[in-house]
Parts: sequence; structure tokens; C-alpha cells
Amino acid sequence: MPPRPAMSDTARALAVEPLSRAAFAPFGDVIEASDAVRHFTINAGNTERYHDLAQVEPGPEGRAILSIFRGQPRALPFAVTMMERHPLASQAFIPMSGKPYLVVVAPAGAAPAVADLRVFLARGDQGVNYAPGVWHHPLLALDTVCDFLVVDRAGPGHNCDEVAVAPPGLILSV
Ligand SMILES: NC(=O)N[C@@H](O)C(=O)O
Ligand code: NI
Repeated sequence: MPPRPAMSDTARALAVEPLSRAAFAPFGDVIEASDAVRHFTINAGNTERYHDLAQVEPGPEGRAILSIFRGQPRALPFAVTMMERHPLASQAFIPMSGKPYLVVVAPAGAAPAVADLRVFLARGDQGVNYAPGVWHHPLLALDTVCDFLVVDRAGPGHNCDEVAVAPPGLILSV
């Protein structure tokens, strides 16, 4: 992980890391067609299946649903002033517009401090699946309006907690 910039009273600059399966493993899954995952040829050789890439958890009495999120681009520098989590179920974002985007996460458990935040720059061919309870920032599209296929939960119960992050984290550039 890159060295963290110095702490300040008002805000803390956050280092941006490239998204990889290994680095993201504490937070969930990376959804990408790579030789690092199990894949095999199907359809009489026409198609390669990159198999079972993410653990979709609909949670108790829930069902997995598919939605499309059309995100407006975020301006940089961006201040991370809040985080959220879905305690009952996973949530996956798969880019449909082929553009890079930002992923901000912190480990499940206690409300994150700015020092707990990890920022990843995802390529336009990489999706992410947040494991249940993993703290994350809501969708952070960049540059232009971008669509994302979202796999998450419908069902009873409370499934979204939000917390403030103070001092905020600053994403200066990508
Ligand atoms: N609120 C909602 O459905 N979106 C967030 O969960 C998000 O992670 O973007
Ligand atoms: Ni969410």
C-alpha cells in the first residue's frame, strides 16, 4: 500500500491505489475477466466463461435484484465526508459504460475514521462486489455520466447505515 500523506486537522489526502483482487480481498470481490480466475470455454468454442467471480449474498429473507445506476460524474478534488454499509447483504457494481471510477472502502465493523479509508481506481472493465457490512462510499463515477449494473438486495429489514467521516478524506486526483 502506498505511504499515507501527512495528517492535517481539517482533512487528509487519500492515496489512490489501482484495483486488484488481492488488494480488495478484505472488502469483497473484483469482477473481471482475467487469467487469475477460473475460466473455461463453452458454446462449442465461441465463448469463454469467467466463472463464479463474486459471492452474492441476498441476506435473510432477501432476494438478489439487478438494477442500473446512472451516476453523474464526481468533480475532483472530492471530499469523502460519509460512508455507508449494507449489513444484511452484498452489493456489486459492474460498469456498463467502460469508464474508470473510484471505489472507497473501509473494513466491516466499527465506524471508519479517515485513517481506515482505502481508495481504489477501478478500470472500466472491473466490477466490485462489497461483502455484507463493508463500509463504502456511494457510487463515484468520473468524467461523464456512467451506467452501472448493480446486484444487491430486496427484502425486509434495515440494510443501509450511514456515518460521517471527520475529518474528511480528500481524493485530490486520479
Ligand atoms: N443507496 C443506494 O442504493 N446506493 C448505495 O448503496 C451505493 O453504494 O451507491
Ligand atoms: Ni451501497
